[in-house]
Amino acid sequence: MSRDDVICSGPRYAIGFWSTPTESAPALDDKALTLRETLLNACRSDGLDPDLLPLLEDIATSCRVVSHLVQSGAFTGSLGAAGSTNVQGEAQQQLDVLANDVFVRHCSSSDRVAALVSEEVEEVYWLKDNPGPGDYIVYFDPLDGSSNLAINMCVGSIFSVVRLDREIDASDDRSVLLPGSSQICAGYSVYGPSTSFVLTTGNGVTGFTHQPGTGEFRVTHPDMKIGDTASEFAVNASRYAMWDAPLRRYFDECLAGQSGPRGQRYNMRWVASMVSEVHRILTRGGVFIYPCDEGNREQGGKLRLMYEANPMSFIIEQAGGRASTGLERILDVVPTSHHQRVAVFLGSKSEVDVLEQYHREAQQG
Ligand SMILES: O=P(O)(O)OC[C@H]1O[C@](O)(COP(=O)(O)O)[C@@H](O)[C@@H]1O
Ligand SMILES: [Mg+2]
Ligand SMILES: [Mg+2]
Repeated sequence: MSRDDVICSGPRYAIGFWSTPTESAPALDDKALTLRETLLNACRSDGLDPDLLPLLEDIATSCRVVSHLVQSGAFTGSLGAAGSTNVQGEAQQQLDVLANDVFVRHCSSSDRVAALVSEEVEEVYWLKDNPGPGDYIVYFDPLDGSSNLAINMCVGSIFSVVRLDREIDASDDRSVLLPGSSQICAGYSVYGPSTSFVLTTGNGVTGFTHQPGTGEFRVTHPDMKIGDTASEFAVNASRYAMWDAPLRRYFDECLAGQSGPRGQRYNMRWVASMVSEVHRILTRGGVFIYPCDEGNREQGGKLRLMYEANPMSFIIEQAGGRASTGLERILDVVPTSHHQRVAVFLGSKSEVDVLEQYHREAQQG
């Protein structure tokens, strides 16, 4: 088989090695709705605010550009540390900084955006002097799972949008401290074998996949739903010794399997990128856990409320799951700082219910 045979064997196998197609999902064609067509339908049928469309398209463009930057990182010399630290005290990757710049550039082009809040920048980016009703605030994690870059594992981006219903003070960063329940849309992208774009505007969750060639995001996962029950958990078990008793109880019972109190075997996954864990849970159920433990209690946990926990909780709830701190619904947490961290237990309802029950019982002593 010569290179030319491979190259010239019709469009489906233009590049790469020859393989016999096995039973798989039917190939999508250009009839699959694009992001824009889906949003226009949502304006007509779900009353989606049409003014949100340009901003959502700017966010989708940011994800396309970041996906390209990640994939071409080795050739543009943008893999590796940036030599700077962010407000969290974490060493920034060059791609953390580049991805942040991409989101800032694209999301500040809409004149309805009053402010941007990024994981990578301490202060709030104020884009309007007198933000008021109808203006948007965009919270984002430009690159999630950055520790995976060096090992070519999945990373992603996370975003959340709130629409203001009153004037706020652009000279005070505390003005952006709005609870997760005030989000009007949220989503994430996974830069993996393919590039996914998953979105909720408050009427369920839709999954799109980037179509090489056209650059379109097309619907591949309509109406994503999480089953109530699950048999897979994701937690960084290397922190076991630092966990509180309720989580240790939950974990031990899962590991006890069929003959244990939960009466079933559990599988475990840990990809070290929240976007990948949440995408797996939206695809096949499960629970994702990042607790507040001895090692991060001082900071209040690991994951950030405004641009990681809130958007992912909105998506999970819209897909029929639950998202809790262990003691309260994450979307009800009243924020005190725009970089605050929070304990995260999210996914299939039955597992989050049990985790909450164990935390409540421990609290009642
Ligand atoms: O290093 P650990 O304990 O595995 O933590 C992994 C977690 O940290 C994160 O990478 C934090 O996100 P960032 O990469 O955006 O800082 C999550 O995506 C992931 O779930
Ligand atoms: Mg992150
Ligand atoms: Mg990040």
